Amino acid sequence: MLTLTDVGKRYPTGDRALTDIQLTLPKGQVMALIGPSGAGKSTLIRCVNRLVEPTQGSIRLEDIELTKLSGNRLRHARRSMGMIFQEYALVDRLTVMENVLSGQLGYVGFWRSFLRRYPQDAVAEAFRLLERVGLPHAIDKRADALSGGQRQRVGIARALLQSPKLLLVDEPTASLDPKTSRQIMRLIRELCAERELAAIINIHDVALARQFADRIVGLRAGEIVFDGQPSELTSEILTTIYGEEDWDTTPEPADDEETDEQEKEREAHRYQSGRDLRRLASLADGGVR
Ligand SMILES: Nc1ncnc2c1ncn2[C@@H]1O[C@H](COP(=O)(O)OP(=O)(O)OP(=O)(O)O)[C@@H](O)[C@H]1O
Repeated sequence: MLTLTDVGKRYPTGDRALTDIQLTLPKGQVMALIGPSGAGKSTLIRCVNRLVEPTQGSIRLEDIELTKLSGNRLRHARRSMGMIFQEYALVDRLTVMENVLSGQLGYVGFWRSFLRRYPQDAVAEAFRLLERVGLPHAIDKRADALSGGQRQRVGIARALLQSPKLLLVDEPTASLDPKTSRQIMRLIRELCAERELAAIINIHDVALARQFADRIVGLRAGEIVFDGQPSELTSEILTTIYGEEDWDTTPEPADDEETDEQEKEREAHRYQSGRDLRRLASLADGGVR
């Protein structure tokens, strides 16, 4: 569903960030993009949604050639690509719900978004998504009152609100502790499976990539030097991607299965969501507050 052919990027500074990238991503596949700092991971993700202009090659999303689009057609195509950011990119002074609804930007138009008037079905879907990402109890909280993991859950719900076909995920766990990182990766993986969403996840943590991706692509100096299954990522290949290191002493990640207590807590949150939903029912009238 996403095909990159001969994609290259040279920045105006002369830095060659990508060379001859060939990549085909089928529907529903979760692909981790790994590689050392400066390898071109962010550039690749940003070329796909045209935040960065590729200087060479073709990028097709289904039957649309993305590199040729501009104006309204580009805006329209971008709606089918949800972006999840490292630093969450939430508006701190807005509530969780308002932040999620801002995922409708590009659908409802600037002034309606500015005045915080969203269609009723978008509000209803935002409620559903916040429930799904485990935040029904936090709908009316300000974004700056949330933990890092919760902020990332809001970012995920916001990306999903635009019903994307593809998720572009840039270092989703960079600011999170190891356990929360795994929970966030698990959530992204589950959501991709539920919605048959393809995802490209730029990630530094190789253990997380191995555990949660269907496929791993290794970039080095702007070129793909590995493309295979997590089980094929040997120490030799890691050395090809990152350079010499004693990979075999990398510790196994700790088990973080949910305890009964955590499960009960989640149940309680879910129950409480009914109250939150009623309190916030006025949202459905078209005004967020
Ligand atoms: N805006 C820019 N202008 C000029 N050069 C850039 C720009 N952005 C990135 N580069 C260069 O392009 C190359 C790839 O950078 P990129 O940020 O894509 O790598 P990365 O793999 O995402 O790195 P990191 O893991 O540190 O985020 C680097 O040499 C970088 O210096």
